[in-house]
Amino acid sequence: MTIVVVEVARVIPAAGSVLNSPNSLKIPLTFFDLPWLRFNPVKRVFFFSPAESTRENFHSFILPKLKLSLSLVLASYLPLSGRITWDPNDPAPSIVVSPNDAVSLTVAESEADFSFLSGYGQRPVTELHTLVPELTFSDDSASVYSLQITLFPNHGFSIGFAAPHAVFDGKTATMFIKAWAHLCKQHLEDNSLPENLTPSLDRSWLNGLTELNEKMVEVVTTMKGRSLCPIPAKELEDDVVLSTLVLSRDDVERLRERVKSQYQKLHLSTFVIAYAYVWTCLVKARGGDMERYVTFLFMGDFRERLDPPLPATYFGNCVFPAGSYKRKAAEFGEERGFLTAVEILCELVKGLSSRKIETIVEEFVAIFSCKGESSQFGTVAGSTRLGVYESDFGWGRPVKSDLISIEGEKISMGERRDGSGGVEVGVCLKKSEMDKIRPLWKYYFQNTQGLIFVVDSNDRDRIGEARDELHRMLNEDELRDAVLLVFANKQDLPIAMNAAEITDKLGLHTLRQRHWRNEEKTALHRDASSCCVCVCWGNIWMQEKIVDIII
Ligand SMILES: CC(C)(COP(=O)(O)OP(=O)(O)OC[C@H]1O[C@@H](n2cnc3c(N)ncnc32)[C@H](O)[C@@H]1OP(=O)(O)O)[C@@H](O)C(=O)NCCC(=O)NCCSC(=O)CC(=O)O
Repeated sequence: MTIVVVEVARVIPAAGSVLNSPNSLKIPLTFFDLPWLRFNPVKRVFFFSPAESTRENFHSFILPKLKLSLSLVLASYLPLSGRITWDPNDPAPSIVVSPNDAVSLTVAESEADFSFLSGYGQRPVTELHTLVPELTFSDDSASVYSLQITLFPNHGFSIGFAAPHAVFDGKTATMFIKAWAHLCKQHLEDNSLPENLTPSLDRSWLNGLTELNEKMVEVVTTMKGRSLCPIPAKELEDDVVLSTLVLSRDDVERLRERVKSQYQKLHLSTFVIAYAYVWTCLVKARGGDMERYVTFLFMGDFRERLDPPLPATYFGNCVFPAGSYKRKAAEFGEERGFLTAVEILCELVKGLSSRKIETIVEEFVAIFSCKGESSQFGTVAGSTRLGVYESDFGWGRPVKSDLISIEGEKISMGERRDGSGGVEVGVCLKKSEMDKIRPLWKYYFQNTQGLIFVVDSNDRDRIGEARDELHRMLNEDELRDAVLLVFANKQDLPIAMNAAEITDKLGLHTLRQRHWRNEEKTALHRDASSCCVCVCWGNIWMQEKIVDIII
């Protein structure tokens, strides 16, 4: 993928912030933030598709507006323009903001396929990473936040950010993007942020918790010394792909019904159902020795769970881990594996509210110590309640958002874009492993998983090629369930090769067939002698989705 950096700008918080004084702002990291020093930066990308994304419109209108509103919003989110530093005289690192500190904003242009990268299919993760900037780290100083805006001429643009997880959790990260979008959309007429997007930087709740902070510093320094550099990540490999799997509200409901017949009393949230399902798919797909140890955990937002609670707008990390450590893979790989995972997760979610804050240190110690001993280590980034698709900068909601700092069994979760319930799950695996997930994911669909053949009625050889392709991609079960969509040509004439004939030629005579005769939907389709055939498999909702995407 060709990406050209056009500019690296420094965006300074607008006048009016406390830093118009010569003083620095210093915010110590708390025991909620400190354990994350070990982990790699959080990276997320949002894709937007304004009606007009020409170079000219982008550079003369969109980009200046984004920059100006960024400067304005940073005045309320000052820590993001600072650095994490660890002064030799300080027991713990702090975020320090000094006058003239700024957020680095890279502006780039890409020739990559916008609709592919912003889709749901298997996308090379190395390509997605080019849309997000790098952060600078040293032992005693680390950048807090970096942004990249990438134009895909005539298609749209993306906004990618990178930040050390020690700076904030998903709640604050999303709140910032929403606040920025809010100011940008206001046409910069009103610079004030609504209460729910104004961060609370108050750290007075920490009074009396110094000992807990010290313990967490000790755990972190024992592990990696007094360094702000994360433990180095594995090099990104070219064959690693990121896919977004979708469970619709109906899918979740079907899975819920399966559990309900066994356990009427469990609290079966979308999160529990989806995580249990994905987790069992991941364990089954890996296979191998089922006596091996596996671990899975998640983070609970603790703002409301603290006593007294913190404001919903609290800036920073306020997530508490809950996990099930060193289980046998067989527990999840067997027939009732899904039910077992649901049971465990329900208990963990229920138990979160009564967790004593002091136990956070031992929970992280358990996580760190069993990481090396677990053959699979499941975690969830993001959440089904962050509302990432609510960030409208004035050019419509994002067409897609992906957390790209996930890999292996670390998955991401988010609401579905269309707000229709259910969940989007990001999974990032080697392609060969991803292909093993596919048959396990009963409701698993991606736009790229549909096969699209443009069949010229005069060129029957294409039919043979299509058949071979289909047999390569689908296993027997999928072939049986597959649905053939035939797009009629523009005039909606009886197509030269009708659906039955194509089905027959493809050797897929058991397929169900659907015809699309909507003039609007077919108008883009080739000429009168061609028709477009899409074969896909799975639930009807996703077929509709595929059709929308193709057309
Ligand atoms: C622990 C949980 C995951 C458990 O979730 P559950 O959905 O099972 O349970 P629950 O009791 O919270 O919610 C029960 C039902 O009420 C709804 N509900 C409850 N509180 C809600 C709220 N404040 N906003 C929206 N919905 C809410 C839930 O959607 C669910 O409905 P329904 O049944 O319809 O689903 C969650 O409570 C939680 O804390 N989520 C936030 C996790 C988080 O912030 N992760 C980010 C980590 S940082 C990170 O990863 C980095 C990054 O993202 O950048």
